[in-house]
Amino acid sequence: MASPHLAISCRGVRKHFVLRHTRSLKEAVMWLLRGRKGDLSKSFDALHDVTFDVRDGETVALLGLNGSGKSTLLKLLSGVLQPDAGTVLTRKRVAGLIEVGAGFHHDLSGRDNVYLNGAILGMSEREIDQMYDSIVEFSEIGEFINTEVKFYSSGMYLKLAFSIAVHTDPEVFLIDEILAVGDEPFQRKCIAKIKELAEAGKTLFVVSHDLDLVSSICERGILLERGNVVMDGPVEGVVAELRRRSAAVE
Ligand SMILES: Nc1ncnc2c1ncn2[C@@H]1O[C@H](COP(=O)(O)OP(=O)(O)OP(=O)(O)O)[C@@H](O)[C@H]1O
Repeated sequence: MASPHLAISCRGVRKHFVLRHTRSLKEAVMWLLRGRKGDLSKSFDALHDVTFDVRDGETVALLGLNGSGKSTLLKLLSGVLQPDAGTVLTRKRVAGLIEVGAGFHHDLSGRDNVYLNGAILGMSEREIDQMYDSIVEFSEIGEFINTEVKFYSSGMYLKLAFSIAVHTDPEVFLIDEILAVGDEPFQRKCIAKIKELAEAGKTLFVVSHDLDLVSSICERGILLERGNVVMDGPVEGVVAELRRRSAAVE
């Protein structure tokens, strides 16, 4: 990292996607007959030129309407995607709860996945041994821990994934709408845990459409609109601006 106090640094980040449209056979033949003029695919920038820094210990809500680029940005921060231009730097220990169960191997039991995911998130086998009971207890998975995870419900995936991630003691915690699939008691428990992490000085970067929730967890908001940062400041102001823009869309 360029600065010792930065948890995340995004500079001029651009992410480009190609959308391949399904065309009829007739359209494809016409395209060939015309000498392949024009394009059967359409490309667009999900993120244009995104620049921001997050200092150690900051709690940031990434806000925006559907399709504004939030999940794409989180995937760049977690390293799942690479930017087409610009640079993304983060602290070493980043735990991302981005796609529920994304790091899970479906044919393995919950127990094996604890070891697999713990290792992916940088824990040694001994560390996982020490944490194992606590991970299982927090996850509320109970005896299903020895069942293959392909038989888990989406809520069970979330519970185990969340529990593993918080036990890895990450420096930066990325959270994408994860609470949506958990039941209410577990949501309350997760929120309490997230607040505990924030108070312990961890850096949080949270995507959620639950504006009251993010206002209660985060101090700063970054508003994305069509792949651009349009506002960055105290969360209350950014939430108010998003509400204003949402009302204008209706
Ligand atoms: N792998 C991909 N291939 C093509 N387009 C993609 C891909 N991933 C995302 N996109 C597009 O990029 C844009 C931004 O998507 P993204 O999921 O980042 O938005 P979002 O702000 O997280 O939306 P939501 O609030 O609905 O979750 C959308 O138009 C989406 O269709």
